[in-house]
Amino acid sequence: MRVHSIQLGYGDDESMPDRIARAAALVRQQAGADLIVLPELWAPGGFSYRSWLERAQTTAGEIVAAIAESARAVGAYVHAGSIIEYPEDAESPNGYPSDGQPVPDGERRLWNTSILLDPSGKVVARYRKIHRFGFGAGEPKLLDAGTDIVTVPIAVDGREVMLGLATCYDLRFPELFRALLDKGAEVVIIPAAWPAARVDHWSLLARARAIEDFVAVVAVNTAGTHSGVEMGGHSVTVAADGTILAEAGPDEAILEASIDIAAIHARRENFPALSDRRL
Ligand SMILES: NC(=O)CCC(=O)C(=O)O
Repeated sequence: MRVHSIQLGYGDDESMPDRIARAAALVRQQAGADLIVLPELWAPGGFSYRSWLERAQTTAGEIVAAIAESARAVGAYVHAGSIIEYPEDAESPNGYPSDGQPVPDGERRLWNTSILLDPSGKVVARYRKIHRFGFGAGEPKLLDAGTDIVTVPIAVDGREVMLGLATCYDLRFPELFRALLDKGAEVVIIPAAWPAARVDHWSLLARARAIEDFVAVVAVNTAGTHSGVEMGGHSVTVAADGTILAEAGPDEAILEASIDIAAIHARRENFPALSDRRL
């Protein structure tokens, strides 16, 4: 399976419409990929908390529509990264009350939601980030937590490949990855806005999750500096035996890697840790 990761770099000087147009053009340029992956919250800004409400959209909004058009043009599955999502049955996002009173956790109806599109541009999976990042502020104060563990099959070269979905801070919670494995995941996709300050954790944990869960990992981070936070880059694609297939530096980059799905199953058969589990 040929995977292209778009490690998008951006700063506060780029408007959201300009960034959407730029990302959509980059997706369209990825001919030959089976799957193209964008980072977490690349359009609203991963750490641009103050702009999230005005930049929130439904999964039918302009961010997803632009990337869906590019998916159709390039004829590939596209993981559109994530958006600040409000549900289609709401007239507008309600996460920030006009009276200044905080909306209780669980009633905000705003999520950090990642989206998978098929080559026709149809939304085939939606994952709402379960573990919210922010030291008690940021995501835990502004967003609701997702509750569903999401796997989704895609068709590649005449066979089905089961993707598992996770987002950024989720990488620190190994039980989620075990649950994805137990739901059949072969490849886990992790869009992120992970700061440079902790990028050594990012690289190590991406590789650890691949090795311990016998899954390939496609971890796609953000570059540049926005809202005063320098992003770490270093997106990485890891095989199920921990081999690094492709790795970016700190700046905007496109990574291309080929994941051998048969090798994932050979690894599971040849090294018995999964059958040695004691629950
Ligand atoms: N956007 C995030 O989830 C950031 C996670 C992070 O910085 C960390 O886990 O460290």
